Amino acid sequence: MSRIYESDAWQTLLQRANTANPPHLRELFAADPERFDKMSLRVQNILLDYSKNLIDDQTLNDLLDLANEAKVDDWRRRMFQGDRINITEGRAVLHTALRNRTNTPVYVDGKNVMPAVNNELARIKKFVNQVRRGEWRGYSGKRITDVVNLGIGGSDLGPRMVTQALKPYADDRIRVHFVSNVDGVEIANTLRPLNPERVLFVVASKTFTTSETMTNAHTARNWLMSSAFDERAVAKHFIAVSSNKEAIKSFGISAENSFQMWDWVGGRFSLWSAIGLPIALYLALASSKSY
Ligand SMILES: O=P(O)(O)OC[C@H]1O[C@H](O)[C@H](O)[C@@H](O)[C@@H]1O
Repeated sequence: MSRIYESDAWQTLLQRANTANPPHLRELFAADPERFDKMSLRVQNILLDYSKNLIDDQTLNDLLDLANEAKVDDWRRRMFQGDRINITEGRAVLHTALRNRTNTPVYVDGKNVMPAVNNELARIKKFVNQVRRGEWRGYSGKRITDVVNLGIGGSDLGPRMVTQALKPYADDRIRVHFVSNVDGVEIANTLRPLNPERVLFVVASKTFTTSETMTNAHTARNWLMSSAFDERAVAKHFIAVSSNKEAIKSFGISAENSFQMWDWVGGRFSLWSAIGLPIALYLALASSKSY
């Protein structure tokens, strides 16, 4: 089998989807009082309820056949062992290492990555605590009250979504803003009400070359300079989340103010990595076990 849609299991599902006259969900529930129990899973506080999909036992079996034909088990095993299963980028897909709080070793090219992951999480925690406790101060000695994340795509959407969703759990100590649009109106409107002495910019870019993000980062830097008049202020107001150490340095951000994005995670969507820093700053999770 070369393509999944050429497999027998796919064709079986397709036929059922095309020919079956789908029943109403009410009928499916009436026909099987156990439906919810059978088609839901609960893990701690997370409930996965798939009973409200238009599927019956037969469709579920067909879907499992499809998973078998696609060798999902094997791919999952290869994912956990750090194989380069992201074939377009030639990378491992180890978001699981970032969520691994058990410390079981996770290997990439024969090297256990957990010590590096834990070290970076400890740096993030320390940094977040410093900012939230007011130990980290702006160039004029004032506390940070606003965090502005400058990033786009995967370096923006995850933390933006989580901070929005968990807003009720945030306190007022730190506000968080997200700027991704290259149209200067967005950054201008975001910065207008803010006090440069109290703003921390998080420049989030795996490559540190993305035009939108770098344009906004330079705008932010100029905005800070028009108030601070001293290049040393950059160190107090800019941190980087990236894997491009050279570019971070040329922008003027020191290594100690940079947090690592990993080469063995394709894309940026792992909120458990440094990309989730604005979440930790906003929600104060860094000091709790849930981080
Ligand atoms: O993190 P960066 O290197 O700045 O990339 C940010 C984004 O750039 C582009 O929009 C890509 O299509 C996205 O996949 C990526 O997430």
